[in-house]
Amino acid sequence: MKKYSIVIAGGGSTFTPGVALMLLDNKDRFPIRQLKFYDNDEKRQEPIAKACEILIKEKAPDVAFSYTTNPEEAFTDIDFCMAHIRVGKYAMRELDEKIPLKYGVLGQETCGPGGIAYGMRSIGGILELLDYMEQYSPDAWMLNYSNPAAIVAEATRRLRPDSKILNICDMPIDLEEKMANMCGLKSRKEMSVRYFGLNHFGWWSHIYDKDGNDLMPTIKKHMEQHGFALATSEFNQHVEPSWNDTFVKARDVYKVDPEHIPNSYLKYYLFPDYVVEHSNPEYTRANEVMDYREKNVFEECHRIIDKGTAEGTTFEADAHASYIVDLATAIAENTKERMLLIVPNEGSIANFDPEAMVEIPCIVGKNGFEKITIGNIPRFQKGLMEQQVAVEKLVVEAWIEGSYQKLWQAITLSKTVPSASVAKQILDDLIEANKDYWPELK
Ligand SMILES: NC(=O)c1ccc[n+]([C@@H]2O[C@H](COP(=O)([O-])OP(=O)(O)OC[C@H]3O[C@@H](n4cnc5c(N)ncnc54)[C@H](O)[C@@H]3O)[C@@H](O)[C@H]2O)c1
Ligand SMILES: O=P(O)(O)OC[C@H]1O[C@H](O[C@H]2[C@H](O)[C@@H](O)[C@@H](O)O[C@@H]2CO)[C@H](O)[C@@H](O)[C@@H]1O
Ligand SMILES: [Mn+2]
Repeated sequence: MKKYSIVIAGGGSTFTPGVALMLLDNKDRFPIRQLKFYDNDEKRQEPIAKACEILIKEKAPDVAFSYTTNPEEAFTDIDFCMAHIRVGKYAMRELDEKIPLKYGVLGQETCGPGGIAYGMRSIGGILELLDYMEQYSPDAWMLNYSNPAAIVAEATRRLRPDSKILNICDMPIDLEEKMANMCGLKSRKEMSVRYFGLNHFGWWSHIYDKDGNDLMPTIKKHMEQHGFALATSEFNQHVEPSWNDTFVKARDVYKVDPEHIPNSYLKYYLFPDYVVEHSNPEYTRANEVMDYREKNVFEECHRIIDKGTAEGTTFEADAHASYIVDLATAIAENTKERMLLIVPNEGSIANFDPEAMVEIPCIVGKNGFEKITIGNIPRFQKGLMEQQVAVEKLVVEAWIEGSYQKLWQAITLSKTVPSASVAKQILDDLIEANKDYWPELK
């Protein structure tokens, strides 16, 4: 079996130890010879890298490990780039969330004006990674998790149409684990699903077990009573209050269309007033992440570094990581696994824009993906998706053209924003906050 060389871009990410662990735990199905971390912030990456160096030496001394901020070193001799960068880091996420809230509009990492602002920062960062990969390892694949995945995917479709990038999301994975649990199954891998939508904006239409039995009635009963709450995922990561609220609120989201199971992110589009009422403009999810996940990850890194051993580490391979390893294995070993990817529609959803980037099941193998045909989607979903895909396309056009007008239109069109005047106030604040990251808008 061939052994692979991988670079994790965004080495300083809070998710890096989980991905590294998952790679080590799965060496039998996805053999690795080399693992590198790359980040453009040396100080941020160093503790994560030093702790992982110790962990890798103990768990897999045969894997060559290194970390760098030099793109040539990072991207030379690699088969895969696993990308999870956050351009602007949590400091900018906090502003993405807090600026809209000043104007009574929800503040969220990937939805509404916050997601648009983040998209305007991410596009350049991802294109830069793709260009490094193309220059130093042109045959490599990029598995991209960096958000907002919908906008990043549209930008790469427009600007790097021939690049070997697969854009993916793990929210459906976590929710499928919960649905498997509702049905008394051990894992989502015992289910076969049909799903359609945009990233963070989709629905399950059919869910079967391995024998083709319909699981939707059981899942619907649970959703009607509890949403995604009271169903556990093997990956019990979401312990903070805001995630619990999202899983409970899915009950109301489900009731808007009881024929389908909604992605939990639809809460932000269908109940934005509720979200604003339940937000604290002084303490948003970014603060929660800094106080919990970021603090815990870096404390654990320093503990490992100080002790010189990773024995008894609290780091664990998580859902986020499992999907990325599944995807890499599908490409490396041509497994033809069925997975949800964010891909050009091109007729898969028959009554939807062929040039939209949609999230649908695909068969993944050595030569990339083949899409599963969805057919026609219902009017409710189609209407919502047309509005949202127009927002995403306007953001990318605004970035390409440096157009203030188009970005104003994008924010105005978002279902989370009440009027063009509110959109303009938010935009003007976001421009000021993002002056080090966005192209100049005219
Ligand atoms: N697609 C999904 O379902 C999914 C799930 C979880 C997280 N994510 C995404 O993963 C990313 C990381 O999340 P996090 O909370 O760990 O963030 P984080 O801030 O802890 O880590 C991001 C890292 O990216 C680095 N970085 C920023 N710009 C860079 C650039 N241009 N080149 C190289 N490195 C750069 C930062 O220095 C930082 O170390 C985010 O984009 C997040 O939205 C996606
Ligand atoms: O607010 P955050 O930073 O905790 O999470 C935002 C991300 O949420 C989703 O990813 C989850 C994933 O669903 C779960 O299984 C586990 O791996 O944690 C992830 C992060 O909490 C979403 O899909 C991402 O796009 C968001 O960035
Ligand atoms: Mn996601």
